[in-house]
Amino acid sequence: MEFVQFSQVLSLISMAAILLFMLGKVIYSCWILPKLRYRKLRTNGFDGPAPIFPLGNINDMKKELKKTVSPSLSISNHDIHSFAFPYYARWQKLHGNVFIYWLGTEPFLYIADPEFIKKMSAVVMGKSWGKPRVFKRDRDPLFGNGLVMVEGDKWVNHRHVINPAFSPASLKGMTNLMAESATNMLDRWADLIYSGKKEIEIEVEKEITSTAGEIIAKTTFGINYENGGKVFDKLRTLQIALFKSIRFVGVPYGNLIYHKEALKAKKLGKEIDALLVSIIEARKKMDKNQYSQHDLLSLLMLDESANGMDCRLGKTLSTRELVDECKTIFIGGHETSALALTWTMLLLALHPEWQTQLREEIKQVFGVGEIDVTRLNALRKMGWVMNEVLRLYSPAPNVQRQAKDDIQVDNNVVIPKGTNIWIDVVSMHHDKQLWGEDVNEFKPERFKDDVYGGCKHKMGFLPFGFGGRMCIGKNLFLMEYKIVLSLILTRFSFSISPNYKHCPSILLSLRPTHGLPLIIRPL
Ligand code: HEM
Repeated sequence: MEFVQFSQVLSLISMAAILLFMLGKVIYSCWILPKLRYRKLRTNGFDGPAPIFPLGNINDMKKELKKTVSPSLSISNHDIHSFAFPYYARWQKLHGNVFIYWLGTEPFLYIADPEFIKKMSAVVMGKSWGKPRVFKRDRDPLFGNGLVMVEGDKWVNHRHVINPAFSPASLKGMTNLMAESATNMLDRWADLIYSGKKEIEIEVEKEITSTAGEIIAKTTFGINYENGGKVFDKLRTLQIALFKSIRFVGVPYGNLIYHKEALKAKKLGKEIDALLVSIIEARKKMDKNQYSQHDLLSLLMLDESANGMDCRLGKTLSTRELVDECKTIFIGGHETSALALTWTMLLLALHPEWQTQLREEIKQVFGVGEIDVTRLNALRKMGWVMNEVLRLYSPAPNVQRQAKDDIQVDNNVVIPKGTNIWIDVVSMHHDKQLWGEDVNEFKPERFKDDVYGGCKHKMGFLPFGFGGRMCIGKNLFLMEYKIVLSLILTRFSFSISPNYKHCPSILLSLRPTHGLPLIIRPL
């Protein structure tokens, strides 16, 4: 009897010890560690809005959003920073272009200063950048350990294996797939305008997003849209569930608030992984001649000798790594490209004179025949339009990094190891000091003689990020953009629908909240 009581007391004591240990751990990581970091950041000269435990500045952000959420902007107002990111705009006024704010118990160094970015990137190489731990955890079902999130030597290795798949020679083989998908979309539009009707309203964002999804499904997995559609639909649902569940990013146990969405995201992530594994395994069993050599997956699965790659660093990717890279390329490649094309359609609808100019250029470059992909570079004006759209409505509105070691920026400024970094690209792209008084006007000609669009600082225009971690898919996007836009412009003209509400907002990327209805007319 006595022995039973003694063992019960012992187990109670050990349970209490475990609970105390866990509590201590929570207090250390959620309270003491952030306090220490805060002090360190302040002693390094960084200021910012005072955080309140455990939400940091999340409530301030919500309040600021509520204040400014008028239903929409005037249609020709491209001054979107204070509309989509009112909290940053307010803090900038109070604390300048570099300050600290807090998502939960995680400090973020906010930067909208190109000179500061230049100094930082001069001392940190691609491989030495980290990615914010909170995002790695929360966005795991979406990206896993794919290129966007992977760090250090592993990042070098993955980038090394993936780079050749994005070379001009590899991309050239994908152009027919792009033209085919875009033509399917335009045939659908033509069918909708049945005889007698001169014009029709089309929800262009939806159309372009699904076409970009089809293009990336074909170029990534080499599969038709019906099969790729399963992965695509699940990834999209996953993205929405994830966005809800990460509203309390950085707040200790914040995902419990939206636990249903977090669980749903996890489940979807697993289903997508299983689908991709089956696609990869089926591909492995195929005779190499059976499948197209032109999709990214086949290029990533080639062994290194066949790929003509330098083997010093690397190895081929495992199935797990291939799954994560497929998801990463799919998400990174489809959404941003679709949004860039969508915002382009909006701006061209507002500026029919640019539709005319681009149509003339397309005719000059290709004549009346088919698009010659070797001549895409000759579409110079289209390139200016593209840059101007990426400047005004950057689909990737921010770049996120983490300091893996102390970063000495100036003699007396150090970014302490572990600090998350949030670069506000939209703010820099809309900064009068960098671009001049006409910063919020659509003026593609500013890129006529200058790839930086006349920006006073070369790091002030960063639609694809910077340094070694710059977007790997830039060339694929340039090709897709010019092919799809040329095909649209040669068949249709378009103007704004009275049903359009101008309300750019953020759901991981910068998107038109209520879609983009346009009035489409055949030429
Ligand atoms: C309008 C089109 C696009 C925009 C605006 C865009 C923007 C960006 C940005 C800002 C980054 C972060 C760079 C940094 O940290 O400095 C990035 C990285 C990346 N993007 Fe894109 N992107 C676009 C298209 C694409 C496409 C078409 C693909 C793939 C098919 C792609 C795949 C990736 C990947 C894998 C990374 C991670 C690179 C690394 O960390 O090494 N992106 N992109």
